[in-house]
Amino acid sequence: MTESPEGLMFLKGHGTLNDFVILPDDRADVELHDDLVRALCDRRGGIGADGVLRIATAGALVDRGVLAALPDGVGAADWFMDYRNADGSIAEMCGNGVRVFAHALVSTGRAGVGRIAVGTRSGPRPADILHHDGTHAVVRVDMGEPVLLGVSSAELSGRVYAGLAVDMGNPHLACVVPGLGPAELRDLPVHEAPVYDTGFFSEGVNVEIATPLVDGRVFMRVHERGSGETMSCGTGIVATAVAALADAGEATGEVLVSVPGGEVGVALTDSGSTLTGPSELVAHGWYTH
Ligand SMILES: N[C@@H](CCC[C@H](N)C(=O)O)C(=O)O
Repeated sequence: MTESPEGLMFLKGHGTLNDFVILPDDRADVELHDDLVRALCDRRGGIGADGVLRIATAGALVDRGVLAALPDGVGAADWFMDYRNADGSIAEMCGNGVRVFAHALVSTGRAGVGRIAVGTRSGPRPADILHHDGTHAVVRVDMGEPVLLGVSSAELSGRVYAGLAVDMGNPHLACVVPGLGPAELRDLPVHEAPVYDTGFFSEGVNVEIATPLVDGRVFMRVHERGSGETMSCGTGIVATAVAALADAGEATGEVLVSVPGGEVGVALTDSGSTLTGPSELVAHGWYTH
């Protein structure tokens, strides 16, 4: 049951400190309007999170009019990650979210360990639970093929960065800064909303700032569309791996990406990409609204 006299049932989880309120709502009964999302994500008056992951079947979301149609490759009975940013806006994809979502499906008995078909607005993102002990999991997500859109630039907190525009289902500008080291990256201000080319990124953009690839590793920070600076961003991590490899003259390979919230592994092949990292479920309860 989703709603009861006690309120709205929720779980709280994160993937490398990119945190989410998870709403199990199989039949999409809850009217997930912007104000409710903002209230849930409010770090003082609400539960606090970078975004909301509603668990529902794809078919139920179509029946309720939340989705206009089933995305290609997503079946009506598939679990669908209905993702919202903290400001209430809808995003097509969330890489850390898929890991936490798949973990929550297993932990609530909605799926068994193994490969789980997760539907998103960008299409299917199959997730493999590699390890699971209730509150902790390690999950690998098939993130699909990154699409390179060209180069662009953005101003972030007073500095201008050039980067590679990468479509991961959602839009990214991944900026690998020559000569930037991890300590300087840590001190950079990235909290202000970016100023970007709205002709190029008509739907807004997530901006990543990263160090060049050294020994298979990069360090990254991110300013997310709709959520501000976050401690990690899975789609941004893959976009950054693509940009860092391109900067090193490569198109495929394995990259370990360090973000303020931890470490996540990316593998890029000729035909696609995977993201492997942790998920942690930290709380559950009732949201009284
Ligand atoms: N944190 C996410 C991305 C969430 C959506 C993003 N803010 C957008 O609006 O595109 C991730 O882990 O990928």
